[in-house]
Amino acid sequence: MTSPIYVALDTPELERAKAIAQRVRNHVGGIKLGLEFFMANGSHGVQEMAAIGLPVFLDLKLHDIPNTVAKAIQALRPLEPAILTVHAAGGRAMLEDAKAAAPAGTRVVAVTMLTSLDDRDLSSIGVAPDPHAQVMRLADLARASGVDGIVCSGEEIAAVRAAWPEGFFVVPGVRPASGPAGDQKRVVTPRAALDGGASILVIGRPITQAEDPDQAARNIAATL
Ligand SMILES: O=c1ccn([C@@H]2O[C@H](COP(=O)(O)O)[C@@H](O)[C@H]2O)c(=O)[nH]1
Repeated sequence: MTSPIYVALDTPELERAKAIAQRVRNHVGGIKLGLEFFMANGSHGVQEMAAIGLPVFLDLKLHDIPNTVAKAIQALRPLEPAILTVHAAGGRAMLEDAKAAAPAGTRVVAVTMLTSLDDRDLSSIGVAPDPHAQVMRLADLARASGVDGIVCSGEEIAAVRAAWPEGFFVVPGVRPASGPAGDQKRVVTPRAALDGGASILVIGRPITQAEDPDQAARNIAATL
């Protein structure tokens, strides 16, 4: 069975990203490249990583007016990522245009509420301090807009899965029991996220910052 783990290679260094991907490749189902990597290495770097042979999740969290997001995604089309992120808060027209602009084989998923935020952060930006309600609202919007799924935390995944059974759900903010949360605020274990209905798990530092990334990925995989 293919592993649900996508390892987040959050580094600007192409060679380091390649080295970690090669070390963990037998224990993960794909690699996630985000802003840090893309800013430093661009499309060329993504192509080099794709040559390793694992599915590529391009986590650029696009959020702009519909025309700008659609044009950005058109520019990314040659990369044919397996998964691409946009922000659900960009609104319905942006989500619809993002999906229309993406290659047929790319899953477009909408970030609902970042896992680094909690109820107090919602208050501070003028949103009702209820992460569950906020995620459900944006999940409804994402579904109605025709994208493939959402990004949410493991705290919401079971409710989201129940409301959208065929959706594709990405869960970051995943930590092995007793691991440091770092800047993540809505955190669950890999097992709990999967039991709740996650389609894939995004795991970065617990693997990439480990003394032995291969063993760390193996240990996490063993809990699933
Ligand atoms: O809500 C979100 C959306 C995306 N991310 C990304 O996932 C990884 C998590 O890395 P860790 O080191 O396991 O914390 C990172 O690339 C984020 O950009 C997220 O954490 N939360």
